[in-house]
Amino acid sequence: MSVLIKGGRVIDPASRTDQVMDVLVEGDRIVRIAPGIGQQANRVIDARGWWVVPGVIDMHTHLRQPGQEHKETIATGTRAAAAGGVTAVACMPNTQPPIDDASVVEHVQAVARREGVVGVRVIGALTKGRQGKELAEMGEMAEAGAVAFSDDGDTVADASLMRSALQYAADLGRPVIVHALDPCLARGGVMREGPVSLRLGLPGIPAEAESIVVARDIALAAATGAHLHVAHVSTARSVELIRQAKQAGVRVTAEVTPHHLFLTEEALEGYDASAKVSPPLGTEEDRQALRQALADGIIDAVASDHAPHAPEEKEVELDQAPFGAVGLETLVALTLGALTHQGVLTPMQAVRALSLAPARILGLEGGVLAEGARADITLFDPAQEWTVEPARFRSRGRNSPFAGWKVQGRPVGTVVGGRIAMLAGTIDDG
Ligand SMILES: NC(=O)N[C@@H](CC(=O)O)C(=O)O
Ligand SMILES: [Zn+2]
Ligand SMILES: [Zn+2]
Repeated sequence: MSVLIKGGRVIDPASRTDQVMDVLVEGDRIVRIAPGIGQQANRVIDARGWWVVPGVIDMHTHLRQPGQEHKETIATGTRAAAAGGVTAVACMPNTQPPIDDASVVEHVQAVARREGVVGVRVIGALTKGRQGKELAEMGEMAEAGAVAFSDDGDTVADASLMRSALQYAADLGRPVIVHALDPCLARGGVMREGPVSLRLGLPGIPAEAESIVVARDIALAAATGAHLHVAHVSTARSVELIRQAKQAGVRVTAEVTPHHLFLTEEALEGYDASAKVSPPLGTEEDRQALRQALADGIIDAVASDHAPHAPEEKEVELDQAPFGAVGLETLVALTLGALTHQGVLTPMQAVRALSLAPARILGLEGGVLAEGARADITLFDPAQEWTVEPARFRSRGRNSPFAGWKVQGRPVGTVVGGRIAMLAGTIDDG
């Protein structure tokens, strides 16, 4: 099987390429990148006007399998990824049971091979049962294929345990991904604490709930030499701490979600449960700091934190609703489209944040367009205008805070290991 992608704008941050060229794929590899390739191929894709970029890796996805298949499955979540221009996801371990030993890691990988349409890499839990009491079998999970460790959804409250986790992870050469939210400060909160939460009469979570954990874990990363990755950064203060840590040479990386880049606490005005996310949406000052940090490279990656919930779970009183928003089908459009159209990022920076940065952070093959590289490719039409309609999502989740948004720029092709998983919105289940 060969695929020739003709006449697209090839953007590859690793080689600093930004040029109209053809890309020839044979089997699961890119074999040639050059202008005007004359060769025949089984499939020819006319990519004129489109961007041809290294396959987008969503380093923070909740696939909900095993155990919460009414929210999402590996089959539906990976189809949502393909529809959204995402060629690989890293899935979080807060499933039921949690992904906290090698057998569950292997189970998820096996289901993904059988039922998935994009790549799936597994993040193992840091602690047994995600209980924050004792370390999970990190070594065995790493051997089984876990690419990183996280108790995402919860913060490890015990600093001593967190230090041990970082030490083990450093020995294994894997990052620890922290969901930074002090459990005591955050308890009972629904949204960011401040004038808006007061006005709406909703219990608040102070910004310090995040930044004190970020400060603690940076200190522990510095002491252990481990690689700390801060998930879904949401406050200006955390950004400052990460900036200082990077300047001091600490091994820290960070990601931000599109919802924290585009929305603020004001999104809760209408008591919309889709805007109830963890960590909560921040102030306009936070939002501007996050945008600036991404442009400066202080924040490395954009990730969806795709957190699907069943409609009936979200359609309750706001304080009863679970935290989380879906994001796989808006991640690429908002990052490659809206952020570049608004002048926040250059196309090169946006591509880096979605592909090269996550590949490097998680130590994955991918994130590059080069001869000999694996053919994971995202095709993006920067001009196409469309409206976000959750009812049309491939995901089982409908909980998007971007419902009704008009967006310019849309993923139009998802090539996974040389296989066309999505083209012009049509998913190939093959
Ligand atoms: N982000 C969320 O609001 N929710 C996530 C958990 C998490 O990422 O912390 C979920 O699993 O639903
Ligand atoms: Zn989280
Ligand atoms: Zn998450």
